[in-house]
This record gives sequence, structure tokens and C-alpha cells, in this order.
Amino acid sequence: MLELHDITAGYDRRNPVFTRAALSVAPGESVGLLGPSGCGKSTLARVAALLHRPDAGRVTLDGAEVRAWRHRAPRALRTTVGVVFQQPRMAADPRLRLRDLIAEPLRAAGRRTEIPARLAELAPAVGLTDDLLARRPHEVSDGQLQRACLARALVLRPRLLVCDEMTAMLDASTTAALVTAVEAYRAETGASLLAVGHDRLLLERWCDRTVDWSDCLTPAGGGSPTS
Ligand SMILES: Nc1ncnc2c1ncn2[C@@H]1O[C@H](COP(=O)(O)OP(=O)(O)OP(=O)(O)O)[C@@H](O)[C@H]1O
Repeated sequence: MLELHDITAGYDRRNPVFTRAALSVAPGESVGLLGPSGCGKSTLARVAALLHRPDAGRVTLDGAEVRAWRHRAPRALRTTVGVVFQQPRMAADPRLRLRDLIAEPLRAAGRRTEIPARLAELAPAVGLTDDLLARRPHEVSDGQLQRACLARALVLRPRLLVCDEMTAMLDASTTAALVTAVEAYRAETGASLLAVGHDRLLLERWCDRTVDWSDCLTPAGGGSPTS
């Protein structure tokens, strides 16, 4: 599904956050990526979500190399991947009601007619009532907003979902509800998952396999890492 080969990435070409990282996610597979704070997991997750152009290396999606990067990959490719970040308040437009936040990718894709049916499927799947769908981000809790961000990430039926510390700010019951919603979506569609986080217990329970950050990096002078 997704292969990251020899990726070097960061925010300053002369001083990358990491060099020569590799990671792959097979079709239908769920992979948990674990590592210490600041090592570059979120940066790699953004590369995997096609939102951050690597300085070097190759990204392949279904065997085809992603080309024509600007700072992101082309929109048509990005719709293959859904992404949920740690901080819903940074990710969500504060002016939009939750129903419009969820529907916005469909609207942007010119698929307005699908909005009512997709909302009717997704809102119960992530545990949002009609009352909550009518509110704006400042009128809901972080957990409720993250439920909406997950629904938004799923609205175009992505074949890969990237969850970057999706549950780090949430309590145990909201965490369980979101993981259940992701797994129901994957069972229905066969989508793959890359989940990034610190919580080893959660990722080991949730994912088919976990990868430690150090295993993603090519040892100095070495060939490719195994993952
Ligand atoms: N937009 C940015 N501009 C410049 N530097 C950044 C930016 N985002 C992250 N960094 C830096 O890149 C490095 C890696 O950050 P990243 O968020 O990828 O790590 P992480 O492993 O996900 O950390 P955490 O587990 O704490 O979220 C850090 O040193 C961070 O300060």
C-alpha cells in the first residue's frame, strides 16, 4: 500500500530531522510506530500522509512512486490517505459546525450530493449526535472534536488512515470509542492504518505489528533497515 524508502525530511534542508528512514504498510495492514518525543515520528507521519515533501527518498503508493510534489503531493493522491492529528483544535476550522467540518472534503471534491448519506453513516460510527453536529468547535470538548476530525478523515473513504497521536489527549473511554470506529471502518473497507504514538500498550493491542523508531533508520554506512 505505502512504502517509504530512504526518506530524509525536516524543516531545514541543511539540518534534517532524520535521514534515511524506511517504513512500509501492506494492504489492509495496521502498523504502530513508536518512538521517543522529538525523534521525528510526526514528520514521518506527515510524509506518509503526503502532506510533507521529503528532502530525499521515495514514497510509493500502490507500487507507483509519488511524483510532482510541491510542498505536498498532488490533491488527487492525497485523497487516498486520511489523517488525524493529535490536537483537534489546531486542525479544525473554528468557524465550521461539526457537520460542515466533516463534510468539507466532499464539498471540495464536488461531491455535495453524497454529504447527507455519508454524515448519516459516519456520525453514529464516531458517536456524534445531531445536537453535537450542529455545534462549532468552541462549543464541544476535545474528545467530541476529535470524533469529528476522525469522521472528516474517513469521509472520502481513504485506503490508508494515518493517526498521529490521535488519542494522546483523550480519556480511556473516548480512546476506546475512536479505536473501535477506526477498526469498524477498516473491517468494512480493508483500509490500512499507520498509527503513531507513545503508548506501547495501546499500539500493541491495536495494530498488527509495531515498529520502533530506531528500526526505521538505516544504520550509518549500512543498507536498508528491515521494516
Ligand atoms: N513545523 C516545524 N518547523 C520546524 N521544526 C519543526 C516543525 N515541526 C517539528 N519540528 C521539529 O522537528 C523535530 C521532530 O518533530 P516531530 O514532531 O516530528 O517529532 P515527534 O517524534 O513526533 O515528537 P512528539 O512525540 O513529541 O510528537 C523536533 O525537533 C521539532 O522541534
